[in-house]
Amino acid sequence: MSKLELLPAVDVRDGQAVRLVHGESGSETSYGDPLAAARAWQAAGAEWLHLVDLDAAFGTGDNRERIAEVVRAMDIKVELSGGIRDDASLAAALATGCTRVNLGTAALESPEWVARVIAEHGERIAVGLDVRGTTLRGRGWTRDGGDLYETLARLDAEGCARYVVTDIAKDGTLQGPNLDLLKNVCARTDRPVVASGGVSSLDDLRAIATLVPEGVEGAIVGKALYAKAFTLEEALEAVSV
Ligand SMILES: O=C(O)c1ccccc1NCC(=O)[C@H](O)[C@H](O)COP(=O)(O)O
Repeated sequence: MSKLELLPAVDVRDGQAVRLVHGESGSETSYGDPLAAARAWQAAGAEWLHLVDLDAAFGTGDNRERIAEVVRAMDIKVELSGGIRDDASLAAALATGCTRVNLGTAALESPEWVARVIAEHGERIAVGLDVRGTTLRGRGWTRDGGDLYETLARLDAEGCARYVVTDIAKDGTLQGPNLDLLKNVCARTDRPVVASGGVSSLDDLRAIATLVPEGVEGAIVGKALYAKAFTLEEALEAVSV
């Protein structure tokens, strides 16, 4: 059985590393320089970084230069998310040298474009399935975007390589992950799933790790690390079996 991958998160708003609650604009707590945060996770042993341009996701500008600087400084794999919705933003994201990008809104609003870029870029494209209940949310999680399972079936048929699944009700709340949601998604697809939102403890990570045989490949951890609920070293140790 392979081990659960951990992806510490660096979400960037107005040039700063921040955490949001439920992904809501205006709920930011600032944690300073994103490059310093990314370097700290890399030094602690991370093999992946989950890097989000929140301004691009919300349509309030972008942090492209800052994001590219962070990716350049990393020796580890980077998953890049936020506002990647057309050829220009996709080209800019891929040109940073990130390992893969995570598409959200585009998968809901531009299905033909997404099918094309999945065919062109394969493993470098993941799709973020950000849900409230089983309703997908786009545009920085502010607008409804259709049914989770219908969209999953469509993306599977188009050859999507993996999904990043977020329960928005849990995100940034330290209330624990939505394990039922993860199990239900894994039951409907044979593609790997990255769990996101709500991790609060090492036990949460161990619980997600029990779903590796069902198809959960990784877990994104944000708030818990910034709130010092545990260290990244402890988290990596907890899922190392
Ligand atoms: O990823 C996005 O595109 C995004 C858009 C709008 C709001 C939030 C967004 N991402 C947030 C994250 O990916 C979090 O870093 C991640 O879910 C970690 O959550 P938590 O461990 O609960 O802090």
